[in-house]
Amino acid sequence: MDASFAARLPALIDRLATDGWFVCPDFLDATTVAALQAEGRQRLEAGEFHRASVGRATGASIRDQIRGDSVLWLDPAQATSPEQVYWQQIELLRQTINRELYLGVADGEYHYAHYPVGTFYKRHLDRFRDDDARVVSCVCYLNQAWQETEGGQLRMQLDDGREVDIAPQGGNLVCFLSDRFPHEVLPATRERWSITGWMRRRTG
Ligand SMILES: O=C(O)CCC(=O)C(=O)O
Ligand SMILES: [Fe+2]
Repeated sequence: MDASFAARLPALIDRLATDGWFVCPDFLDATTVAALQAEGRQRLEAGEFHRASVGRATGASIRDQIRGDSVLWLDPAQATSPEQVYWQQIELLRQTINRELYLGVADGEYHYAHYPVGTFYKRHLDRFRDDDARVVSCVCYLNQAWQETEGGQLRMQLDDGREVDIAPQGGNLVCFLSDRFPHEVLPATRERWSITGWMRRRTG
């Protein structure tokens, strides 16, 4: 376990309880970030990713106008060593959220996401109309030395209508309540990597 992350947990939990979202710098160390991006790239090149979908009856051209990323779900049973670091950190966070905020987040599902240059994800909410299991959205970026001018921000709309732009800086984690904040991914001049996922409650 990363002791410095454990020490920062209470403040992050406070932010989530008060504001409904937080940004955690250095959720992953630079070595793990580089290893995870390399892992993602290798598996993208091996054809293991698939284009992310946007709904059941939607065709490919409509999908492209909504989102341009490709994804690959993480399998905890097959985790490589950098993936194990990610799982340890995100599980510690999930268990702490569960214990402190009683959100009932019983498990989590996470995928690599790759946005080619120029692609985006239009404004949306992460909770599906027909599936309310997603409680906390978690996005961890895998891009070294991201520059402001490269675009690719996560733009979140807050409760008061204000917008915040968050750069997809390697190692940083953004968490927010899935049903509360409309958000979008702006196009970038550079490919954009992340591990994105959801802490979920049991349903049905
Ligand atoms: O990559 C991001 O910053 C956000 C991704 C997102 O909104 C999603 O996958 O639902
Ligand atoms: Fe989203």
